[in-house]
Amino acid sequence: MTKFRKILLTGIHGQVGNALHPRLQQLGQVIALDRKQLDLTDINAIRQAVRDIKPDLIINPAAYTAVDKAESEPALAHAINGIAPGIFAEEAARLGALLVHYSTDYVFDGNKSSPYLETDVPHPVSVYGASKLAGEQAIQASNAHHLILRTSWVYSTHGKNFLLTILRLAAQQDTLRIVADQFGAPTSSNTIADTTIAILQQWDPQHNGIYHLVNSGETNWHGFAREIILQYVQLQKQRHWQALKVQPEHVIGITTAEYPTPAHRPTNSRMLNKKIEQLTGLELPHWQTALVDTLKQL
Ligand SMILES: NC(=O)C1=CN([C@@H]2O[C@H](COP(=O)(O)OP(=O)(O)OC[C@H]3O[C@@H](n4cnc5c(N)ncnc54)[C@H](OP(=O)(O)O)[C@@H]3O)[C@@H](O)[C@H]2O)C=CC1
Ligand SMILES: Cc1cn([C@H]2C[C@H](O)[C@@H](COP(=O)(O)OP(=O)(O)O[C@H]3O[C@@H](C)C(=O)[C@@H](O)[C@H]3O)O2)c(=O)[nH]c1=O
Ligand SMILES: [Mg+2]
Repeated sequence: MTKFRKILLTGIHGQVGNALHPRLQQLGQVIALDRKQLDLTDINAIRQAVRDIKPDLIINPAAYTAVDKAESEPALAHAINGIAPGIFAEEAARLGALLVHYSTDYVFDGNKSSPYLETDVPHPVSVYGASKLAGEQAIQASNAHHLILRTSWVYSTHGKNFLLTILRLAAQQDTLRIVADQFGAPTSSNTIADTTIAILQQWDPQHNGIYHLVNSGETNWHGFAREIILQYVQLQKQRHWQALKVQPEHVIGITTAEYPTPAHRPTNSRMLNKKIEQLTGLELPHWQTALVDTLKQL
C-alpha cells in the first residue's frame, strides 16, 4: 500500500531515522536527507528543500540529543530542536502535508507521582527538554497536520545510547554504579519505527496531536543496566560474544546526587501509552521483550 506519494525523512544516521528508513519504503517513495544534505540550523535550506521536494509526508527524527552538552550549547540545541520543527510545520501546512515529529519525556519535570498523560502540562528542567518543548509548541501553533510522538530512553544496536554505553563499560570495569532514582521506560528504536508505521498506515487528519510512544512497563536506569547485563550473559555463550568483566550483582544502584551531571533529569519519566494503543489497536511490547529482540540483533 503506498499511502503517501513522497516522504521526506531527516536524521537517517540516527537511531530512530535508521530504523524508519527501510520500513518507510512500503508507504511511499522516501527521500532521505542527512545533515550534509540538509543542515537543520539553516532555516532557508529547510524551506527550499521542502519546496523543491514537495512531499506529502515529512518525518523528522533528527535532533540535538546530547542532554548534558546542551546545557552549554543552548542556542544550537534550540535552533535544531525548537526552531527547525516549526519551519517544517509551516512548509507542511503550505503543502497540506503531514508532519511526524519526535519528542521526549524530558519535557516533563518529573514531579508527578504517576505516569504522564498527553494532557499533562510540560515543564522541562533541562536545556534539551526546553528546546524539545519549543519544537512541540511551534508545530502545534502551525496549521500543519501533525503527529508528535513522545518517546523515552531510546536505544538500538548502533549510535550513542545507554545499552551500548553499558556494554562498553561492562567489558572494561568490574563494577558499574548507576542511578536508581530516575524512573521511566527504555524504548527500542524498532518499537518506535514499527509503531510509527502502524499509525501512518491508518492515518487520518482527525488523529492530529501528541502521543506517548514508549515500551510498556517501567524501571530505573539501574534496573535497565542490570537487565542488559543479565540478558547479555544469557545470550553470550550460544552467540560467542566476549565475556564481560561485570557480574550482574556488581551493578550498584546509586542516587542522582552521587552521579552529578550538567543537566537535571526528571525523577519520574514514566508515560502512559494508552492513547497510541487505542489508535493503533496495538499493545506496545514490554521493555524487557524489546531489549532481548535488540540484543539478538547485535
Ligand atoms: N535518544 C533518546 O534517548 C531519545 C530521543 N528522543 C527523540 O527521538 C528523536 C530521535 O532520536 P535519536 O534517533 O535517538 O537521535 P540520534 O542522536 O541518534 O540522531 C539524531 C540525528 O539528528 C541528526 N542531526 C543532528 N543535528 C543536525 C543538524 N543540524 N542538521 C541535520 N541533522 C542533524 C544527526 O545527524 P548526524 O548523524 O550527522 O550527527 C542524527 O542523524 C529525536 O527527536 C529525539 O529528541 C526522545 C526520547 C529519547
Ligand atoms: C553511563 C552512566 C550513566 N548514569 C546515569 C546518568 C543518567 O541519569 C542515566 C542515563 O544516562 P544517559 O546519559 O544515557 O541518559 P540521557 O542522555 O539523559 O538519556 C536521555 O536522552 C535524551 C535524548 C532523551 O530524550 C531521554 O529520553 C533520555 O533517553 O544514567 C549512571 O548513573 N552511571 C553511568 O555509568
Ligand atoms: Mg545521553
